[in-house]
Amino acid sequence: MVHREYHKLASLCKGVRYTVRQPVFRPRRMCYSVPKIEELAPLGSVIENAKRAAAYRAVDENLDVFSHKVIGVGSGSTVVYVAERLGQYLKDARFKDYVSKFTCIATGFQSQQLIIDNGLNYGVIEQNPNIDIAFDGADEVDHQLQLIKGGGACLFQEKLVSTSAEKFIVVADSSKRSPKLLGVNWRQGVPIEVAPPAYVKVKNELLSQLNAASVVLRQGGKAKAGPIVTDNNNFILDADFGQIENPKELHDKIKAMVGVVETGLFIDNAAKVYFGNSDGTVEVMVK
Ligand SMILES: O=C[C@H](O)[C@H](O)[C@H](O)COP(=O)(O)O
Repeated sequence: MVHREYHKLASLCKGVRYTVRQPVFRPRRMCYSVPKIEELAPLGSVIENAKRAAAYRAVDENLDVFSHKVIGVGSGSTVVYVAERLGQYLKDARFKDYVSKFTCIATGFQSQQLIIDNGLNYGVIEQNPNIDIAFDGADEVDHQLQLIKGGGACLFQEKLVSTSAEKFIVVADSSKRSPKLLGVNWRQGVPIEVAPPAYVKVKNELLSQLNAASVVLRQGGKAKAGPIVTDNNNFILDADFGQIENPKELHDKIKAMVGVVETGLFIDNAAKVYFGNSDGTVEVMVK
């Protein structure tokens, strides 16, 4: 009987000793569930839709909530959605007990904040050297899943985390996919992290020994006068080698220079790349 009918019945029965009880309406308790990708409201921009689709799919298809314990969370604008998705799993009662015991390893200050802001446990790699799975973005991906990373100056810790992970999953929008080689879409050059006193020596060697077309000490622009200083207190050189036929060989030669901390060439590291398209579809590249 609906509410209105109880009132009607009560007034008809005035003077008669009937007791009409008001029904108790209890709102149904809504449990939080990880939102389904196909039911998400679109974001304000197509590129953000693409990044979110790639990141959410990558987490859903690769994270084993019940057995993974140590999770690497990378840097950049795409991995923001990885941390967001992990935070959604944390809120879901079906997964909470497991996700609340995850230890998340950062690749720099930004990623540390992402972990904390999404309510996840932050841990350090020194105490968790074996990472079950790591997620990160990329600046360019070639046809063999070799990567250029470091556009956001986080490459050293990213490489530390990704090479410490049993499985490394890359998330990106489809503009990061090279038709074949590295250096086609990403024209800024290979990011190279160097110890500050060595930057001139390394720059000269990149030009003279490896025939870089240009080598630029990355500047802070409006945000900082002078060069960018990484989370490890180093500088970044961006070295333009044009299209890179053999990224492994190039990486090895750069890495051998005294003063180089790490290169942004990630070789034989990624297991899968999730490319988000502007229509929200996702393509997966597997080695
Ligand atoms: O140093 C930055 C990292 O390598 C990023 O993962 C990379 O630049 C991709 O960033 P985004 O997801 O913002 O394109």
